[in-house]
Amino acid sequence: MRNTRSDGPVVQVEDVTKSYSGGAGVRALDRVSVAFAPGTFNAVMGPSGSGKSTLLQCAAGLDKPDSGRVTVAGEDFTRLSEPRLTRARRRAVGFVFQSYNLLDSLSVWENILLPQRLAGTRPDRAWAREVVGRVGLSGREQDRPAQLSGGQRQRVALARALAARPAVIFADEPTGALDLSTGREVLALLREAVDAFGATIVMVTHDPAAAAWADRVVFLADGRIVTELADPTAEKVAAQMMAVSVR
Ligand SMILES: Nc1ncnc2c1ncn2[C@@H]1O[C@H](COP(=O)(O)OP(=O)(O)OP(=O)(O)O)[C@@H](O)[C@H]1O
Repeated sequence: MRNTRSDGPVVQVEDVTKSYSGGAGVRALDRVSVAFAPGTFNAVMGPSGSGKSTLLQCAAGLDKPDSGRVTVAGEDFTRLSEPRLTRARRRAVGFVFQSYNLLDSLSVWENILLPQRLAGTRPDRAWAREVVGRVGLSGREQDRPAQLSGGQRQRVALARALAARPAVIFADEPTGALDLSTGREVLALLREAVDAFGATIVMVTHDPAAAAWADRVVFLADGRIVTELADPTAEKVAAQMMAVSVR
């Protein structure tokens, strides 16, 4: 995995505020600062509407904050024009979504190489093959996503993210559509990506058991980071969620 140029964080969110107009006007993020270090697995939790998705969108360069700064792999995403931001995001960021977001018209292998093609980089096929093996998809390369189970599709999405060697992978409820044991397999692969490949992962989840796979859990409430846990267990995360939810 590619890390940042220095030992500093891969992702730095500084004093980010984001509001949505309409209705009463919602402040989804209220002066949020958080950093994600290279080679770490981070979970973001919080009650519904606390700002988790907005934080992920802003940190990943999918949305622009109203104020504050987002730096990813040494690049200030908040100062880039839209086309440059798109290019920078394609170079530096990988995504895993709850709904897989695979293209059914492409094979598994083509899906996995697609982000590199879009980024205009020459796909590293040897690395992609290794990743495909690691996630247990060897032999399925020519299948279409529609021929695969949910768990297998999420493995494709993870392989797609890893194959491009992004500085950071953002995962939005990656196990949300999976049954318990399939979800655990995907979480184990995310964990392995960090431990074996040095990937940096930021995962939004509602599930304390999922968050317990992370090195660190950041808790949001009402658009603010209210606390965090290092070396979480499912019990500690659940207790903290209770405390955050009754605030
Ligand atoms: N596109 C939008 N337009 C208007 N309001 C929005 C929009 N997106 C989010 N919001 C509001 O911003 C706040 C934060 O939403 P966000 O989706 O970031 O929270 P969340 O913690 O991810 O919630 P959930 O767990 O339900 O997915 C909420 O009050 C939400 O209603």
